[in-house]
Formats: sequence, structure tokens, C-alpha cells
Amino acid sequence: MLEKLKEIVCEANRQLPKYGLVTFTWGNVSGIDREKGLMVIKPSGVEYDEMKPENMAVVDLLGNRVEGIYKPSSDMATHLALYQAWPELGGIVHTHSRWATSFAQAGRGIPALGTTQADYFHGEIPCTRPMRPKEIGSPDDAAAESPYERETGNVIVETFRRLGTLPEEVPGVLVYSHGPFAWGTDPWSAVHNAVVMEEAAFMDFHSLMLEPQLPPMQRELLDKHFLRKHGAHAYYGQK
Ligand SMILES: O=C(CO)[C@@H](O)[C@@H](O)COP(=O)(O)O
Repeated sequence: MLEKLKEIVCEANRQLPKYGLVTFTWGNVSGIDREKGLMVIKPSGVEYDEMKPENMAVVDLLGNRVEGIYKPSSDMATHLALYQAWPELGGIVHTHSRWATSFAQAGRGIPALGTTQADYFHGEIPCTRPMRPKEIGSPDDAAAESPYERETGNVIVETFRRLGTLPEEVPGVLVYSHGPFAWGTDPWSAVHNAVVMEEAAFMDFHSLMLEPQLPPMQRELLDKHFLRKHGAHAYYGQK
């Protein structure tokens, strides 16, 4: 089971450059084995085309390294915070994909302007609030102890709680000044949702250029598309 999860997480990471979601190593995918209480995540800074299942990082749910010769992704604590808060999650992706990151840097959510987004996200993809200095830590924080990554996860969960949004209805978020996180029932569905998010950001940007006053799509159409594909609160995995 764990070896299979390493293969899946490795291949899901290798999909990121294939879908144009990453430059250099600016992204990471994880998966979780809840029975064993272990998370498998991309090793930090490793080139995607050099990745092999055996060099995936394996950590326990407190972030202690269990297997792997490389350091886990620098975003490990954010992934762990989301898995701990949301039991339905089976896979998480973080990238700096250009169009979604442009919205994150502008502090803007990605509004649901079309059925492409509505098929996967039941509404706007929100942007988190700016982090507070104490949540960011200081430059001399050792990377492993930096509160920034852990607090990023907490701010994501806080955003969804404040909006009353369910993670299974909107499987993604923009972290202010950083970039997108997407998730799903497994690493594959998380990557799928990350691709849809980037496409939606690209199309929204241009739709709003064409029509700055464009309102979000009608609720009825949004419901029709999302609920037809996923049902109310149905969690979904999309290959
Ligand atoms: O945003 C950052 C660093 O600022 C990270 O998400 C990105 O560089 C990926 O780092 P990892 O190689 O996963 O440690």
C-alpha cells in the first residue's frame, strides 16, 4: 500500500510540468495513507524528471521523517494541516501556476464565470487573507520550524470556515501572495483540480479584461453543472 502510494505520488508530481503548472521545482503533490498515519510528499527541490518512487519523502502526521533520503517539500506543514482538518482529503497539490498565482498575488479569488469552473468548483475559488507577522515567523527561523507553512494551512481552513464553504464543493484555494493549493480524494483528482483552476484563472482574467463588470454566473447554472457532475457534497475523484 505505501509503495503503491509512493508510485502514485511520484507520477502525480511528474504530471505537473506536463500540464504546464510548474517552472523549475515550484510545486509539490502529496498523498496520505490514513490507516498507517503517513503522508507521502515530493522531496524538496528535486527535479521532476529525476523523481523516482523510492525517493519520495514519507513523514508521519506530525511531520517526522519516516522514509526517504531527501528533505520533504518545504510546504509539508501546509499539506499536513489540511489533511488533519479535512478527513476527506486524499491528495493535495501546490503550484505557482502563472494565472492562478496572479490572482493570489492580487489578493483576488477566482470567480465562477463559466461552466468550465462550475463543473469542478461550486462557486468562487477564494483567496486567503494576508498572513500576520507572527504567523510568518522571522528570516532566521529554520525552514523545518518556520511557522509560515503551518499557519498557511490554518489560514486556508479558517478561510473556508469563515465563508461556510466545504472543501469538497470548492477543492482549491489561493494563498495570498503565494499561490494555489488544490485537493481531491486522491493525488490524481488533486492534480486534475489544479489544472482546472489554472485554466479557470486564465479564462477569467481574459473575460474580465473583455467585460470588467462581468457578474458571477447565475446560481442555477452553477448548481446545474456542479451538482450534475458531483451531487450535493459528493466528494469526487476525476481521472
Ligand atoms: O513556494 C515555495 C517556496 O517559496 C515552494 O512552494 C516551492 O518552491 C516548492 O518547494 P519544494 O521544492 O516543494 O520544497
